[in-house]
Amino acid sequence: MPTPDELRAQLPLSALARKTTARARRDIAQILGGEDDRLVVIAGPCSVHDPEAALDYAARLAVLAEETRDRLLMVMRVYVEKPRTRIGWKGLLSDPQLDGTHDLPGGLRLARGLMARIADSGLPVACEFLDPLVPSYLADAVSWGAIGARTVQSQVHRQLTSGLGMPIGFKNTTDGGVADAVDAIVSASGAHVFPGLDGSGRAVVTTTRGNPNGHVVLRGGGDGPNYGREPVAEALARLAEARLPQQLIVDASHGNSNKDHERQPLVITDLARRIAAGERGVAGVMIESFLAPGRQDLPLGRTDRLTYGQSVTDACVDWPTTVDMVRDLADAVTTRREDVFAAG
Ligand SMILES: O=C[C@H](O)[C@H](O)COP(=O)(O)O
Ligand SMILES: C=C(OP(=O)(O)O)C(=O)O
Repeated sequence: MPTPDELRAQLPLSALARKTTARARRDIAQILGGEDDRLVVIAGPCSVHDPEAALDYAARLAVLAEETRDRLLMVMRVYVEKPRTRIGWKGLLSDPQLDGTHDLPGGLRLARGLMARIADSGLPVACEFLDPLVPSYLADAVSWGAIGARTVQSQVHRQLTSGLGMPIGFKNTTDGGVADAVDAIVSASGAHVFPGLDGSGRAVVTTTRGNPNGHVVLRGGGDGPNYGREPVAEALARLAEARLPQQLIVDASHGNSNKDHERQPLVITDLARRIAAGERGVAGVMIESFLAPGRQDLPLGRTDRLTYGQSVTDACVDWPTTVDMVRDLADAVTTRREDVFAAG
């Protein structure tokens, strides 16, 4: 493995990529704090398996981000690590050649290079942090991070995020429980001391000061969706009880769509209607979206059989549907602003 310093020297972030990342981290924190009335929209494929298709998607998303930037802050999902329920392909970082050879150094280089290019195009990057060593290599390119439904209870991940510089969304657990995500926010907001890696690859004692921008991501679960008015109000009440800011993000995919990509637009339509009517607790949404609709199985070692721009993990909405969903959200923010203005 290269050391974090070596990888960063080989693939440095451009001045524009650094600026994009710093600005998006600040803007997301302000949206979550209620000082900016835009919505955060985190959109992109469930996983990146083909860097060319990811860059093709990023180029389109950058245009949509520019069109809606006065109402939305668009961030691209560049998910290179995948947590699996049992077994399966664990993402570009783990197996970049999609053939079971697990070229980890190559995967790290590909992942960092891709994130650096996307941030350099002015589009902020989002990812899930899974392996605790990986942020040393990638975190400077990331504007928003997730701790997933399968790791939100893990102390290792809570400690890790206590030292990261970007806002972190903690998903509710796969069974739908929100309490663990609230606990994770509190844990990650505190100072921790734990084993880590320095830039030269040495094991060191890591001391963190706490992450002030943790928040809940409602992704639905075993007991059904939780994007509706009532579950959102319940989650906000839990945050209030824990004396945390009452803002959260709703994931339109996963348990909120029962992994059926055709249900994601229904979730967004409902949220957009509520936001237009004045809803303030929902600070952002997540959409699993790619170029082609649905998903395909990944035949290891047979990339020639893959459909271009289609997910190899969870099903995604296609590009035209994404555009409609994003414009609906932007219109909802416009309506909410007009109503605030009319109310004086
Ligand atoms: O978001 C992606 C998946 O839902 C998650 O990685 C679990 O995938 P699996 O249940 O197909 O393993
Ligand atoms: C794995 C993901 O989500 P969750 O942790 O909610 O299953 C994801 O967003 O890719």
